[in-house]
Amino acid sequence: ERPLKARNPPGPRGLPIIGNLHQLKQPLHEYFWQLSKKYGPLFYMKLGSRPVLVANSSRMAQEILKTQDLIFCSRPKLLAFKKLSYEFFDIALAPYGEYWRDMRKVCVLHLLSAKRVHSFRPIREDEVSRMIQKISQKASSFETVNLSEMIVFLTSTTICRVAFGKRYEQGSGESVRFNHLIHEFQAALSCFYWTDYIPLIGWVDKIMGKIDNLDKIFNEWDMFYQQLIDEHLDPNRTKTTDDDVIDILLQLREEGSGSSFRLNVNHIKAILGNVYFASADTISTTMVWAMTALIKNPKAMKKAQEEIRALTTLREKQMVEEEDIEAAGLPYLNAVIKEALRMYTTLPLLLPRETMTTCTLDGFEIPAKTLVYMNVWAVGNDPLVWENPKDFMPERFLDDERKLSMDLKGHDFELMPFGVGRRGCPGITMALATMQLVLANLLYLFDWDLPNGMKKEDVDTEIFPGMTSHKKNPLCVVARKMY
Ligand code: HEM
Repeated sequence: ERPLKARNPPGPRGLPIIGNLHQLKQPLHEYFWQLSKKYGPLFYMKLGSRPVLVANSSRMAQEILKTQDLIFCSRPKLLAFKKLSYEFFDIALAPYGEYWRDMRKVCVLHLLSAKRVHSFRPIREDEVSRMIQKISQKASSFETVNLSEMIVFLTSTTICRVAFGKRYEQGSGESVRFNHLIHEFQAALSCFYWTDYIPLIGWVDKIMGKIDNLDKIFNEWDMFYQQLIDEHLDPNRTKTTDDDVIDILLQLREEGSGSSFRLNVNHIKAILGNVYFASADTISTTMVWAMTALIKNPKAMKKAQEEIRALTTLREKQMVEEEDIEAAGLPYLNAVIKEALRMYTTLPLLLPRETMTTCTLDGFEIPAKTLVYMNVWAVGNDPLVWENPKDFMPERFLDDERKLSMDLKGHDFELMPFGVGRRGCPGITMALATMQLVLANLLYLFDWDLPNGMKKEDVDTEIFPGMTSHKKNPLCVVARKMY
């Protein structure tokens, strides 16, 4: 028997065949938030023939990510996702099932554990120290620093060393090739494919050359990964650091890890893709937003700097090390990171989810295989949840008893930048270790000014459209060295 309200949730009226496709506006999370003011926290639309549910409130987040997590824990099988993940051999894009469960367990245990993250500490510190040198040089000649570029380079290089055991020198042939590959991968992932929404006219993708392009990018990446794996298998290879991710995965392949599958080269390649793409982009984007917010809010900048500069362990040191951060805790810096993630939310709609079966949510019937966007940005900016949500106030996490205990794992369903539940981000430890170290050093060693009489109000917060909320224009600042 159907429950009383068992029907689709409300939503904007669409057209035959294309549904609401023509109405979408970027940035998507802001557009969805506007729609939710008209249709309520849960609304429904059709993108072509694909049913789509958008949730915009803390209460709906709790239902989707906790109470009914087992129903909302799959991922849509989108064309580019499938191709670039080696037909879902990865973790992030694989549909829910035994393979995903086992693979996630293996990676959490062997690649992303606190112990493993700690083992990569020398790489992080070395890269930060190189970045400090570059900024210091610019500071001594009063040159403007493109901080976005610095941060993106540092993050990418750190992850390459952790994952592939490789350091691509800036401007080298290898680095140019690698950046080109990344750019192509990201463009292919965010490209629109008719196959995903109106399968009947999927042939248009073929005619437009999109399928060939996807194949080309896949093959280039496959060759890139294969070359790295071959290098790691070479018995004459001289190892300079601890095991990198490829070493660890090759060892697991030898040992025959995983209960529902035997790790092979394609699994390894799919996981490498996840490690790079799930981390480099998200970590750098979050740090750029945190620095942007601090530069626009000098009082918060001053407080964050004072907290770090008061550390007695730093006397005689050239830079902040991870042990200093561990010892001090740095509550204000952590509040800055939380506040940046609340306001700018790197993945505002998480990664798309898909329902496993038909279910009832808030009295509405939701069909199986509905694509679900959980708008965590909307929750983080909801005036019913957060006082003055448009103000950057790290203090909100320190003054309020309840918010003080709020971590980034989303237990309260008010701050969920890493998602929650089964599909929640398994890389939080790695992300926080990197962000704390980099930001602590930028704040400890330098004061930051705006170039050419620019005012703090002139620093824009425009977003570049895509799954990740990148800052559209680079953050350009002038550094003054303090020590
Ligand atoms: C600031 C940095 C990061 C942010 C904001 C972030 C955020 C997220 C979010 C929102 C999701 C989707 C969660 C969901 O659907 O509920 C996710 C998934 C994931 N993240 Fe992260 N992440 C970050 C860094 C990392 C790092 C460093 C790694 C390490 C490799 C990582 C690996 C993954 C993986 C593998 C998934 C897929 C999980 C699954 O589908 O089971 N992330 N992340």
